[in-house]
Amino acid sequence: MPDATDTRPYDALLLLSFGGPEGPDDVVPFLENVTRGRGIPRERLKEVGQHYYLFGGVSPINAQNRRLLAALREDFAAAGLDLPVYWGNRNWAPYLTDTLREMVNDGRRRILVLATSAYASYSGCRQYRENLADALAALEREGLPLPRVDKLRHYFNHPGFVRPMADGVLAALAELPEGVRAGAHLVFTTHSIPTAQAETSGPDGGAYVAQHLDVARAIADAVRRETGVDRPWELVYQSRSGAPHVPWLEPDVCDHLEELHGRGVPGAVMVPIGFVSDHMEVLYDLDTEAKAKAEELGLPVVRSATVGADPRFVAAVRELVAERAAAERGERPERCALGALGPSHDVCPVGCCPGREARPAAAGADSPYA
Ligand SMILES: CC1=C(CCC(=O)O)c2cc3nc(cc4[nH]c(cc5[nH]c(cc1n2)c(C)c5CCC(=O)O)c(CCC(=O)O)c4C)C(CCC(=O)O)=C3C
Ligand SMILES: [Fe+2]
Repeated sequence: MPDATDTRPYDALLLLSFGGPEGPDDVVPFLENVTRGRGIPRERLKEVGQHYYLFGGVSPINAQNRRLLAALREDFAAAGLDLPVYWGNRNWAPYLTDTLREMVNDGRRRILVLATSAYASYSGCRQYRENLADALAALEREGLPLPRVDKLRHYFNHPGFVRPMADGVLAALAELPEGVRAGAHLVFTTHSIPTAQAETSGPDGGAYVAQHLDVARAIADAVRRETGVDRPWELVYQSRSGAPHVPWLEPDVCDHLEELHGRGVPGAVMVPIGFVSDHMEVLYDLDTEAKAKAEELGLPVVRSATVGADPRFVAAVRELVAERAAAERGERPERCALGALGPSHDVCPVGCCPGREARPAAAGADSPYA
């Protein structure tokens, strides 16, 4: 029986996230950070800025990450894991490079990374690995010793991610009017990405959609077992960005609600499986925009919960850390996974989830760093 508190060779965990503005003056600089060199039309940026101003210029994502950070520290301490947890972001303070510098100055040399994205894709995986490479390059220029950085496997199908969402769907169904509940569809939703990015995601391509379908099916199965009702479900997309002539994954969640209504479906639960916490994509694109659409249609729709800092998710992170640490020590740990795809790879292979241009990416087989 492997020791579930042994985190050797790692000496720290880094929570790596997107970052978000914390007041109205932060919104424009934040959006500039996000979109630098990405060819997002000005009109789209103005519109997205409005989403943030509607909430006082504050994205909920930083508060969500502070909660997760505190929950991880508490859980690790209670379970007897002696592993400090740090937090850094791609697009807002605390910036990744500053956090990594602090970690190195604290003497951390073997760092394991938890990204707040559960699935394979350029935006959700390789881009974070590129951010890590950029941060390591900055430390190298400063003459600091470079830590070795590894990234946890994709956790989309870990029971600690799937089960809280399945329970969330049951709670959401209970909120629907009784006459609607049995006929309600489950509308699984995630971030749209360019179809070209979807096609090349993961080691063999197509991973982004395949992983979401696997999670959706696992949740739909759990809900059917629990309720005895076999509800139809679909995977749809939200938060499309980019230039209009570039194809992104469809259908859009709002168009889909309209279609369901047109077909006489009595109601729906929107299940935001693509997101780890209630950040702006959830609060604006679903709770504001899609809910307004549903109201306009007169279609009863409830949005189910993201995992956030659910204790089962927090425990899953601890298990994933212990699992990876054991694997690094040459042991053969048990790897929990629901669905049909099985546990994801520990180390992204060469060329996994390519971007539009080849840039150095750390924490993978093609990392220029150790
Ligand atoms: C797959 C995916 C996830 C899920 C996985 C993950 O979580 O990583 C995600 C999460 C997030 N996306 C976020 C915010 C934004 N994403 C944008 C733009 C884009 N997202 C993309 C993809 C994804 N994005 C893509 C392909 C673009 C086009 C430009 C580019 O190729 O980069 C833009 C620019 C404006 C616009 O929307 O056009 C913003 C402001 C926030 C923060 C929310 C908050 O503040 O609470 C979060 C968590
Ligand atoms: Fe995004």
